[in-house]
Amino acid sequence: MAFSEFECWSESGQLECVAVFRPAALDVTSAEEAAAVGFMRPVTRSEAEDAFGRLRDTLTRLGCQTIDLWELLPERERAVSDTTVNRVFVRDTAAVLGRQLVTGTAAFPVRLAEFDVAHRALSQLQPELSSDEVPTSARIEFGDVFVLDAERLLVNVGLRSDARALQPFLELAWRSGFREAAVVRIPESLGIIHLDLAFNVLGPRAVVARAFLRHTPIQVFAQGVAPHWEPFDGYFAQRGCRVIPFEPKGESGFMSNFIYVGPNLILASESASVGLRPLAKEAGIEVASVDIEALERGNGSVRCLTMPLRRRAV
Ligand SMILES: NC(=[NH2+])NCCC[C@H](N)C(=O)O
Repeated sequence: MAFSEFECWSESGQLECVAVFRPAALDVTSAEEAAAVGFMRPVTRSEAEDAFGRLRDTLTRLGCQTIDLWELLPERERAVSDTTVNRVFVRDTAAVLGRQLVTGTAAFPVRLAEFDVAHRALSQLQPELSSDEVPTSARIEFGDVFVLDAERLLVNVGLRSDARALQPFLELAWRSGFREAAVVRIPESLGIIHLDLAFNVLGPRAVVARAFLRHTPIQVFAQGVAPHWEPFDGYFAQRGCRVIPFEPKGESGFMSNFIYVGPNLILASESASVGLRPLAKEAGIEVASVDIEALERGNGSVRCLTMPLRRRAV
């Protein structure tokens, strides 16, 4: 996949190509190590690798090409990269917004090296930036960003994406061809690190959102006009999209952390799929599932583990 083919104008176009990053070479062996890297529980390298293999195979079977960024890494970067267990959560490091690859900035210091390395791998797919081109990086972790459609982005500012990063990010959004940015603020007291752990796009006509989000009005920005506020559900209703609320149930904290692969199909983890299926059904969407419990111990699931590089508009 060449950079010229990068293109994502929604979360619900047919998924054609994603970047992934194979698990690092280290086990996470104790509760202390897990806490140091933002994991929920220990996990061995081999458990993580098995789960990663299943994820990749499933994506391939569903017709989506996967590019393992590890393959693009210059030899000298591999040693450090192999010690960064969060590198599997490649979603956070960058995103294709329209036709623009935008790189992010880690707010969690243990991920700083890994973000740099992922950017270097991605740059192998991109032509050299000429010196007069403006850099396209933001102080955002992309688990907080959704491409709602060809005109709109949704972004959360909170634990990982700083409110002070918003203005430069908006400018980047306008340059990339978007006309509106909806900003949500997940209360930091909930400890939810990224928006995709509380929200996702189920398809062109529906989104799922943790029930508390209805208490968090959306601030709507557009170029050259003063921002205004809209109710959370009302924002989506106004734009032809229904909000399906949910509360996390039992085992699965990752109900919203799936990826739309299309047509009318999403891919979720096995544990998330149980609660998700009835909700998706309401919107006419099927749920394919894959056992990635070992990777979920790192506090992320299918969405965090995939970075769409190309979606075909439908
Ligand atoms: N988009 C996401 N929800 N990513 C999850 C990342 C989890 C990772 N352990 C971290 O703390 O950063």
